[in-house]
Amino acid sequence: MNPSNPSLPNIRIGQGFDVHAFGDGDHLMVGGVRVPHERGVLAHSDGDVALHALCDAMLGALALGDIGRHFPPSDPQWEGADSRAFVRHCSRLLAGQGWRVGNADITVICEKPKIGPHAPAMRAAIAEDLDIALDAVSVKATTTERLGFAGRGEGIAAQAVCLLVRA
Ligand SMILES: Nc1ccn([C@@H]2O[C@H](COP(=O)(O)O)[C@@H](O)[C@H]2O)c(=O)n1
Ligand SMILES: C[C@@]1(CO)OP(=O)(O)OP(=O)(O)OC[C@H]1O
Repeated sequence: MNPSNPSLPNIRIGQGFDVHAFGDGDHLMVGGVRVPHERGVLAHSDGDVALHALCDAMLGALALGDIGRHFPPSDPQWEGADSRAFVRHCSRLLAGQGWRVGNADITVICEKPKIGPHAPAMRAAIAEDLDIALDAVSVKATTTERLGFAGRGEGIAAQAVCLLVRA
């Protein structure tokens, strides 16, 4: 039973999804890790799709809106921002309401670059920012078999799901 609202359970679930188009550049930020690539992304912040999807999952679990509400693209303070700061901010928001992330699972969707070799570092960064165990954070990747915008190499996407438990 949820003490603040008996009609709600003591666990919550959230999901998030984000896309960024590729642009000029020589690296991507994904899961808080710098990944060398022949393209960059077009974004207001550092354009980290994995962390943006995770933030939306965390916010969604408590019906707190979305990343654009908390970090408006019109606000110059977020220009070039490190998306790890967004994750830490969302984590503090949850903690303020008595919740923490129980586990999170992220899927990065792109034809290139290969995400697998960087996944351990991404998991470590996310676990550190959420202050949870490494085995509570999963980062996976898939291509779209050359179909659609990701398959044509036009951009990168990520989806995330997270479970919240009482802190
Ligand atoms: N950007 C990516 C895409 C895929 N992987 C890894 O390759 C495996 C096979 O991908 P398919 O899309 O052909 O199923 C996938 O399971 C990942 O392990 C990757 O590292 N980076
Ligand atoms: C992260 C923010 C920050 O201004 O901008 P972008 O980096 O463009 O990323 P997006 O996924 O479009 O989310 C909106 C904004 O909150």
